[in-house]
Amino acid sequence: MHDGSGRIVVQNLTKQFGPVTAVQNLSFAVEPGSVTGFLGPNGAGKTTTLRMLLGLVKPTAGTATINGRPHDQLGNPARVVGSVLENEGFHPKRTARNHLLVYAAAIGVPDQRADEVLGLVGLSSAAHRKAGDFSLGMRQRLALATALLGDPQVLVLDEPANGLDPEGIAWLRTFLRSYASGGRTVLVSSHLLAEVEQTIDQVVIISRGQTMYHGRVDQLRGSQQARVIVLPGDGAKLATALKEAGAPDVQPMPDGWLTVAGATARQVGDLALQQGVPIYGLREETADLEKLFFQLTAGQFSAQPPQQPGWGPPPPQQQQVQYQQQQQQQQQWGGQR
Ligand SMILES: Nc1ncnc2c1ncn2[C@@H]1O[C@H](COP(=O)(O)OP(=O)(O)OP(=O)(O)O)[C@@H](O)[C@H]1O
Repeated sequence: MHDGSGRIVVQNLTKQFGPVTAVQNLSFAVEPGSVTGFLGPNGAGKTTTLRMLLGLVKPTAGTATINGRPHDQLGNPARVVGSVLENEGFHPKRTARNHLLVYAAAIGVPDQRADEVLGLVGLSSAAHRKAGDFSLGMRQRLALATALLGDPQVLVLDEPANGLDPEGIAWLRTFLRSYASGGRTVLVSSHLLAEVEQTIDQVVIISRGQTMYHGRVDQLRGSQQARVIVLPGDGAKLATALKEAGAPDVQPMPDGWLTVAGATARQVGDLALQQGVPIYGLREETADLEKLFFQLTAGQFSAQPPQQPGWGPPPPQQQQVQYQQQQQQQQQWGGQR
């Protein structure tokens, strides 16, 4: 039987569809108690990976396990893992409740559980309406209710925000966070980082079937150094003063602006005042996670040969080191934000 840990472990997973390599030597682990985003552009291999994890596609090589076991060795899998994959169909003439009753019987849970999950996803008032009349958002909720029937320890959702309006996305965020905070495991795929950024703690970013980043979202944000953009009266004087004060990277831009990495607007402003350099413009640019996501996954559809050694961002450990170095640089200034 499985180990009950709630861990998802993907190790050296590869899937070849004829000449197409959908997933290539992918490895990552998802821990319980967190919501992990599984991010990548369209065609990156997310659905194929999730389908291998759920035992719907056979890997060409490698393993994907939940609780230390492949899906077909989980015993009663619906009790361990609930999933929502794209394009799941419902019988259009069947009511939401009847749909759930059919599934409840199939996995051996009492009928009462159908009413409970309808309540959990906010569909109680639509329990007796036909699924064929549901909006896309309601169908997403019904699919989630189906996944929850077995009260699973692990939830795997493929693009769950598709079709949800902003209110639905906010509801889903709260639901998934509270589900994970109870010690369960949640893995959510998306091709839009912005859509899930507020929901997830951890992120696995893939491109062309390979892992580009695996780690905490706040660390990813930290790896993007904040910059200050300043328009000084005397660029050369301020640049020299900034470098002497320990700013790691000061770059002139056209029209007399300077970009200053690793410093706050307050630090730059104070230094300019000390030096008697007038300032005509000053702003801080915060980390743009979406931009970083595009950088990490850039070129997926270009004609470049895939995956030269060393291509892509440094591994997470190295990113952690870079992050710490940036923090130290900022501390050298001794200023406050
Ligand atoms: N059954 C299949 N036969 C052949 N090629 C496939 C099959 N399933 C997926 N692929 C190919 O594998 C690659 C990865 O597809 P996959 O659907 O896993 O990506 P994805 O990241 O989920 O994309 P999306 O966000 O568009 O769903 C694509 O090039 C796709 O065309």
